[in-house]
Amino acid sequence: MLVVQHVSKNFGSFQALNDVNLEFHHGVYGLLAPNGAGKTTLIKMLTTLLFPTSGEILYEGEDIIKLDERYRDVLGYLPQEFGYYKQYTPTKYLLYLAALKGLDRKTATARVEELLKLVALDDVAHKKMKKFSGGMIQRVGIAQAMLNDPKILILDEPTAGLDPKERVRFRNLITDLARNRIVLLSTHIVSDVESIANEIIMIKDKQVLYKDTVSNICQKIKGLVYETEVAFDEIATFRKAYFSLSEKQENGNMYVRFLTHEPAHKHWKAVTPNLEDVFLHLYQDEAVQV
Ligand SMILES: Nc1ncnc2c1ncn2[C@@H]1O[C@H](COP(=O)(O)OP(=O)(O)OP(=O)(O)O)[C@@H](O)[C@H]1O
Repeated sequence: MLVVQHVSKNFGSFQALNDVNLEFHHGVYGLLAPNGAGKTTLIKMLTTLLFPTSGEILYEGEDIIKLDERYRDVLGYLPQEFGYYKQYTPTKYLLYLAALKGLDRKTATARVEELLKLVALDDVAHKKMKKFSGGMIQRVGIAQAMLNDPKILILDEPTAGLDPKERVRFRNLITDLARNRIVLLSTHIVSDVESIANEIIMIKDKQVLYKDTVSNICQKIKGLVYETEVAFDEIATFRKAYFSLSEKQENGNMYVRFLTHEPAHKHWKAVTPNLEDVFLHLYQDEAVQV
């Protein structure tokens, strides 16, 4: 079990995170917040690349900073941008990293072969990475993070730059990997984690606002989300009165999904809130990039 206890992080006089408390068991955790909310800062502390200004992070009851190498032995990490050599094949690259990690050649060769199969790159195992798509590179990134069969796998914005098909493949891979370990994946894209995360962690105002299942988080705005048809010339007024979540044009009219605390009007259709609704509502004052 990994526990974050009263962790705050300051950069000079700027506070990035304030009194963060979290517990991780097995499964997929989606760290979901807009850019700049502090996801990378939290991840860097969980990977010991940054130290908390106050508070501590414990793995199996021991401070991860004191565990040092013993903690890194159980940790796999894919940073937002990971360095690889375009001229290398994935096999050569992974064998090189395995050697750095101290794996003997025979074990490393077997492990690399196994991992390339797992991330479905076995057919290009001996092709140079310079021609790989973004999704293929990310899968190499996952394979490198999995070299030591980590108990904790941390992926920082792993789906950035992936096309929709690659995202689906990626989600399936993550679900496979999460069986016996903690997988923490940060993103600002709701659909990346909505279907695969056992729990979603949302950071707001430097603190953990929610850490719960998707359905429990969606309950928070139950009964507040509706859809209705609005005439074009009334849409500007409507937007001022209600918080518009999404809009689409059809047959010369606007269909609006929106959130309000007002009692329902008779031509409004109550709908089940989804995580995207919660996200938009929570971060409405912040620059949301989706
Ligand atoms: N080394 C640093 N010095 C000063 N401020 C920093 C430093 N690192 C991060 N910050 C600030 O801390 C806040 C959180 O940054 P962080 O990178 O953790 O956000 P994020 O949610 O991961 O966003 P992104 O996905 O864009 O990286 C931001 O306001 C950022 O400017």
